[in-house]
Amino acid sequence: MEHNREVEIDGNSNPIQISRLALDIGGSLIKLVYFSRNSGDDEDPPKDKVGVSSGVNGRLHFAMFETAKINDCLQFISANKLLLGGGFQHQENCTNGMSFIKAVNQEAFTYLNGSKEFVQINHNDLYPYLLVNIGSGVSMIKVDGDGKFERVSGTSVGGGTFWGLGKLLTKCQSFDELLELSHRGDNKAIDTLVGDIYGGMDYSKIGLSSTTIASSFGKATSHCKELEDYKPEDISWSLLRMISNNIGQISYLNALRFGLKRIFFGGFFIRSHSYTMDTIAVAVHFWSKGEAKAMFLRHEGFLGALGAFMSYERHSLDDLVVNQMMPLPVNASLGTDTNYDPLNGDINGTESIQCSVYRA
Ligand SMILES: Nc1ncnc2c1ncn2[C@@H]1O[C@H](COP(=O)(O)OP(=O)(O)OP(=O)(O)O)[C@@H](O)[C@H]1O
Ligand SMILES: CC(C)(CO)[C@@H](O)C(=O)NCCC(=O)O
Repeated sequence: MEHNREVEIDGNSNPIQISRLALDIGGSLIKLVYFSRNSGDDEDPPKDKVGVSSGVNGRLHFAMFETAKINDCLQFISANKLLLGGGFQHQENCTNGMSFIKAVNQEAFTYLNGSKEFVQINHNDLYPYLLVNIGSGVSMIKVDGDGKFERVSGTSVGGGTFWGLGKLLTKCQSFDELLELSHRGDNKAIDTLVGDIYGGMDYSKIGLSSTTIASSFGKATSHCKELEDYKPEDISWSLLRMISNNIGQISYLNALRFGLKRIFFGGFFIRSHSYTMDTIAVAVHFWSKGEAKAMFLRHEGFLGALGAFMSYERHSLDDLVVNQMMPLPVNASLGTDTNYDPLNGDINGTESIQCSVYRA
C-alpha cells in the first residue's frame, strides 16, 4: 500500500509530497525514514525506450523519538501528514538497511586516533562481514550476501545498560547529558589500572601497559568511598569504556570465529560519539592485533528503518540512488540549521539528504 500526501511544510510553503514512510520501533527509540518528492516531480516518471525510469527526485528524511514518548512520534506523523505505509522492523531489515552503504558515498568510515576516514565500499568486496547492532541490547549478525545472513551472537550488555546504569549512578536526565559528561571524565578515579596493581609499571611480560584497565569499576570497591564521592563525569566515562570495550571484544571474538575481517557497527548507542567509536575501534584493533577493522556508519541508528524503507514492495534494494550527499538537519517543522557540518556532525535523529528513487 502506498500513501502520498500533499503537505505544506517546507520553508516557503511549497507543497512537499510525502511518500513512503518506514518505522522501526525499538526497545529504546523509534526511528522514522521517509521520502519527500520534490514539488513538481512526477510520482510516475517517464520511461525511456527500453523502459528505464528517469527516477523521482526528492529528499530522504530521518527522525528519531524515544519509544516511551510514542505519542510525540504519532503527533509528528499526524502533524506532517505522513501516513504509515508498511515496513516493519525485524532482523532482516537491519541487514537490508546495510544496502544503504552501497547507495551513498561517504557512509562507512573507520575511526582511529580521533579521525574519521571514509571508505568507499567496493560492492564486489563487501561480503562476508559481521554487523554488530548496538541498540538497547546487542545483536551480532554474519552477513554473507544480499539477504544472506545469520544472527550468530548477542549480548544484553548494550546501549540500554549504559543509559540505564548511567542514569541511576549519575542522576542524568538524558542520554545526551550522560554522553556529554563522559567528555570531562577520567576513568582512573574508578577503574583499577594495571599500574595500580603493579606499582605503576607496565606488565610487559604479558603485554599489558600500566594504563590498561585491569578491572572496570575496580576502585569503587573501596570501603571509604560512597557513590557521592565519585564524580558523575568519571562514572560516565568508566561506564562508556566498560561497555564499548566489552562489545568490541565480543565482536572481535565472533569475527575470529567465522574468519571475518570487517566489522560494521550500527545502532543508536554509537551516535558518532568519538570516545565510543575510539574505544570500540581500539578494542577491535588490540584484540585482533590489527587483523580486523571496525567500520562505522553515518546513519548507524537507522539501519532497521532504512531496511524497512528499502523493502517496499515496489522498490528493489538497488533503486535508491543518493545522488548528492547534502545532509540538512531538520527539526519537527523541517527547518534547516546552517551551522551543521554534514560529515562530522552527529545525526541526532533529524536529517535529510537529497536522493532519487528509481522504479525497478
Ligand atoms: N536520545 C536518546 N535517548 C535514549 N537513548 C539513546 C538516545 N540516543 C542514543 N541512545 C542510545 O541508543 C540506544 C538505542 O539504540 P537503537 O535505537 O539502535 O536500539 P533499539 O532499536 O531501541 O533497541 P533494540 O533493537 O535492542 O530494541 C539506547 O539504549 C541508548 O544507549
Ligand atoms: C532482543 C533484541 C534482538 C531486540 O532488538 C536486542 O535487544 C538484542 O539482541 N539483545 C541481546 C539478546 C542476547 O543475545 O543476549
